[in-house]
Amino acid sequence: MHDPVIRVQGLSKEFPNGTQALAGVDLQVSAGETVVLLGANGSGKSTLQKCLTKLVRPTSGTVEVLGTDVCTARKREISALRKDVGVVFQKINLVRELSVLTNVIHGSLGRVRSSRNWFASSARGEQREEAMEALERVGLAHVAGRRAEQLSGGQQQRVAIARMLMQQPRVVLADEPVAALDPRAGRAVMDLLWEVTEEQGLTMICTLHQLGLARDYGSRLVALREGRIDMDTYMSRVADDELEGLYTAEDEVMYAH
Ligand SMILES: Nc1ncnc2c1ncn2[C@@H]1O[C@H](COP(=O)(O)OP(=O)(O)OP(=O)(O)O)[C@@H](O)[C@H]1O
Repeated sequence: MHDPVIRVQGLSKEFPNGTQALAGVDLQVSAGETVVLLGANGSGKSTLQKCLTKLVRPTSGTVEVLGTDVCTARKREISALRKDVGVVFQKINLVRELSVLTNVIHGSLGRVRSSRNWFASSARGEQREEAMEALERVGLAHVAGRRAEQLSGGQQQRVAIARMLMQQPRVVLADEPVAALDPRAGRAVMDLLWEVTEEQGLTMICTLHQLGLARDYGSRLVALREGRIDMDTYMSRVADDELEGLYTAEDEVMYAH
């Protein structure tokens, strides 16, 4: 088996207001593996993802991503790590008034050594070509010249994926990437995300709320409940009622109080 690309041990996070978002999480993810992360609202999914690139600083435990010890790493090492980690969020953060192509080209900014190099015309030509290829990959080369705001939500999310490809990441963290999309657009985006991560052998953790999608796309399921790992297994081994139980059981507890 591959060495783990993500290795989390005893990870806890207590926010200054006293909220215990994570309470002793252990998780290892191997190279090329895709993990679907499930759990009710507030169970700690986003916090866990954010701890992987130090957007949130853990209270205790260890986090190692692509060989970087995230908790002890200096700023420079964290910046280097973030270049290897592509992120896709529910909220699509394209620059609305810029063209689709320019948005995608921006994905290469972190990769090119200095912004001066990045603005050199030869580099710009290369980036442009690469960005067109990425747009072709996501099926949107024909709208390259349009302003991002003119695209539908599903198209914008595909552009965000093309931009992420320009970054040439090794790990992808997707936090509810289709929550804002209708079922058809959502499925198209999930298909694309799965295809590109598989093609490129990327390691991915993807948070989803739609159980149907989780079932179709996840081979490994990790579920969180109140900051702890509740389930870590192959999706094929989980019955439908167990999947639903990840949400309903907590509701019942809530309503009982
Ligand atoms: N910056 C913060 N300060 C205080 N509490 C926070 C902060 N960020 C998150 N929390 C709390 O930590 C807990 C876990 O939040 P988190 O966003 O990780 O959950 P989640 O599983 O991603 O939820 P959702 O499905 O709603 O996105 C919640 O109780 C949340 O209110």
